[in-house]
Amino acid sequence: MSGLLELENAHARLGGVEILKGASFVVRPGEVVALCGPNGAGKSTAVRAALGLTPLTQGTARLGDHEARRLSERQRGERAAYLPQDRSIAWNLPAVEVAALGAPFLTGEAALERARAALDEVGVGHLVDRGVADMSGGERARVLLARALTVPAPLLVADEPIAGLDPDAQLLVLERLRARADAGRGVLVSLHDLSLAARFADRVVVLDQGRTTAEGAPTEALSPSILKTVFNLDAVWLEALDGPWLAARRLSPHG
Ligand SMILES: Nc1ncnc2c1ncn2[C@@H]1O[C@H](COP(=O)(O)OP(=O)(O)OP(=O)(O)O)[C@@H](O)[C@H]1O
Repeated sequence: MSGLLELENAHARLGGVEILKGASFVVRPGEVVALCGPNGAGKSTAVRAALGLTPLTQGTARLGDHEARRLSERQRGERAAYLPQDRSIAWNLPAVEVAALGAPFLTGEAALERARAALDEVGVGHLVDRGVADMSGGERARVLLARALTVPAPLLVADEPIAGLDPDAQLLVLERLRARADAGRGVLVSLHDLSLAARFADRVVVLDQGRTTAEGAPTEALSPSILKTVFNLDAVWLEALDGPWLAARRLSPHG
């Protein structure tokens, strides 16, 4: 099946430095793909490159049948919902109006109704009328996720969607993303929690120093040797009640 999003051998520079040096992944309908890697590995840059937001010096980024950079912003917005890592919102608008921004193709009450449902889905239905500047960080993060869930696109890309959320909310959010994939959408999600990545993703892509270094079923991609060389972990996978669980300790101090 062809990909909703495909990054192939991507190279990209930021501030004169080569940040991506061979990043590749594909997201197909019906699957959750987790992008994992240490801080600074290039996950956010790869996500932005895949969506056509960062230009490539080599390689290709495609959204469906089209090269991402050749699509207009609107066309990209129709193909992909995107939750960036940066959770700032400039205007102190009510949550329901912020979430409704994800439904620009709907108007008035229809957009607000979809926004209310999405806020409910991520557990902040009681905050619909609250200004987003008057919320905790985790509540605001959920509002932005609701906005992404409101977008009627076949692909959902979420950059660290569970950062700063409590354990219950982390599971709730990943369940919602999993449900989107089970309903036929493609989901790309960057995650630092490797156990949750293994539990919710169909495939894991490991990025290290701007390169894809492993890709496959979660516990295969996150093999003991990758956990050691990329993540600096001495780790084994245990079979827990709800799926694989990583028991890990640091291998050695960095630097
Ligand atoms: N504008 C910039 N100029 C130069 N280097 C940059 C710029 N933006 C990011 N970088 C560098 O690019 C590298 C990749 O950053 P990126 O945000 O893609 O990593 P990441 O894997 O998402 O990290 P994290 O897990 O910490 O969010 C980092 O080393 C970062 O310092």
